[in-house]
Amino acid sequence: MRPFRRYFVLLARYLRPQWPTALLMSLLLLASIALQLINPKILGYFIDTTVSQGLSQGLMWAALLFLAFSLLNQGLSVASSYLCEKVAWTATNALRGDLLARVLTLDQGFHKSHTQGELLERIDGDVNDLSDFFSKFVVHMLFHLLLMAGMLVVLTTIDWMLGVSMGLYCLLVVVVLTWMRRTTVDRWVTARQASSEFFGFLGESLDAAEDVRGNGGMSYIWRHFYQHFYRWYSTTCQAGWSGATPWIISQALFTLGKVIGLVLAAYLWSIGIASPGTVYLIFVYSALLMGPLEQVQWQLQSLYQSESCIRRIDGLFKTTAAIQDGPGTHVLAPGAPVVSFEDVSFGYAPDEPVLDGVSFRLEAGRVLGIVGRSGGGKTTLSRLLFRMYDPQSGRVCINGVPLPELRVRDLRRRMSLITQDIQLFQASVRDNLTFFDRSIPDERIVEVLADVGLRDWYRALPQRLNTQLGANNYGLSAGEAQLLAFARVFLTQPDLVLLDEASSRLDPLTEQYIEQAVDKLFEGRTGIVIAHRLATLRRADDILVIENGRVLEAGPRLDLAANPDSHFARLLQHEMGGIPV
Ligand SMILES: Nc1ncnc2c1ncn2[C@@H]1O[C@H](COP(=O)(O)OP(=O)(O)OP(=O)(O)O)[C@@H](O)[C@H]1O
Repeated sequence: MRPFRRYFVLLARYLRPQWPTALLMSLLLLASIALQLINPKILGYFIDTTVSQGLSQGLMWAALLFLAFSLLNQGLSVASSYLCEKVAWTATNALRGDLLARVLTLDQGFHKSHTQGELLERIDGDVNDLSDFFSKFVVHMLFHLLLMAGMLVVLTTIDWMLGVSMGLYCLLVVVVLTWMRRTTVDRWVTARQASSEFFGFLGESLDAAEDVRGNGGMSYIWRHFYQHFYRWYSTTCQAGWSGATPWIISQALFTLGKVIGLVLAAYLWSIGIASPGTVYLIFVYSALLMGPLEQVQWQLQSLYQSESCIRRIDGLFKTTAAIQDGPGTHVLAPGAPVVSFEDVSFGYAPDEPVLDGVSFRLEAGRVLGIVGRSGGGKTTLSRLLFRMYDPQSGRVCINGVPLPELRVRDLRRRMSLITQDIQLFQASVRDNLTFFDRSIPDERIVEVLADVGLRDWYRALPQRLNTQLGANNYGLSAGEAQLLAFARVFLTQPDLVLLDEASSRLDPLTEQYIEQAVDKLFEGRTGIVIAHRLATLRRADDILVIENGRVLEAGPRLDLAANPDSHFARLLQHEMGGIPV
């Protein structure tokens, strides 16, 4: 019963909003059942009348009625198919939307452990496989069960023995086939997992295409491509083969059904109960019974095959974010905040600490420069501040309030992060800068572009702010992309700005452009600059030297620079030859 329960939960949630369409679709299908039951009766009457009376006026009317009902049935099929598709698309799009929203709220830990391709497959591939269920499963299941019941009733009215034996036969077929198909589910789960891994690998390879080509890694890509593809292919074949035995048995059972119908019809005719028209009716209904039976068991098979999709969709909905929203009882006062780390320890894996007892306090409106060896934990520190992860011990506070007590959205709205990886969307320059916020006037955007030194770049755009940025980025260099990221921050006006190696991609000339802009950005705000190159720390008030996850040194920049025994002074000596920053 497991797939049914999960399935009905999904169905109830996504079909409820469109119940009028679903109801109309059901009525059309019911009308179609009635027509399918009536038509053989008309033919039975046609045969009996021909045998007993020869050609007559009644036969003409029977033929015309048969024709009219057949045409009407076709019309009903077209209309119900259209409604089925409409219901399916509306429901699956809503489900895709909810899955996407769910994935976007999950924390970085989840995203690091699932490739983009795998998530795409889970948001779109799994849902695609379910589309039939949203439109057809319940209605078709009901339709075919009712059709089957209708035929059994008609057969019982001819002779109770006929109805009972065919009824028992139907029960036997459904039970046997349902039981047999259960064994194939696990194989389909494995096959679907292999397909997501294949798409995950594909997405990753396409993302890294430039690096891979540049570094001669194509043979690695091809080898893994074939490995993933082979696994997907072989698991799908195995799942398909495991479904073949039930299919063979179902064909044998259907033939048995036809034989039972024929034998019973011949018997009833031989004892004089059935007329030739009735014998025809028994034969047609026995043969027609196979249709709904086949459909019912096919729907069940598809449900079992799709159980893997339903299970994975369910799993995604049940995945809880490690970062839970705070109660929001504290509201951050407007203006530059105070940031404090209190004895914070953290590791991506619990037994591999990356930060160990880190404590510091950054006063409102000051700029902190964080320096240290590569891998020391600087970026990790910024992730904790943005609450992408929670520390295993200790507290990260803003204005003295521990981050878990704040709403994540409220927190992130007050901060901006500029990293080395700038993500641009396949959208207009305007939307890329405002994150689709239409309330920001164009004049403000143009002003900001000029502030960050992109005036000439903007003027050269063919459609100005409407120019689409996409795969080719209109020749956007890495430095220009980073300047666009700066422009984004200027537009959002945060109270706390964190630059993670933000100027590492800028050439000296471009960097000059941005120097003044960044000074302006830090005005009246709290700022953190994570930098390898000490020259970029010119604007820092305080310095934090991090090594192996520990605070090695902290203090005002000028004091540390002036103290020849400080680590910072030694770093300056080493990198800048003693030139003050
Ligand atoms: N998402 C992650 N999952 C697991 N380990 C990670 C993750 N990100 C970073 N690490 C590890 O945590 C340690 C600290 O990394 P972090 O990026 O914070 O250092 P960093 O000082 O910013 O380095 P860099 O200056 O090179 O950017 C490193 O050993 C790194 O391998």
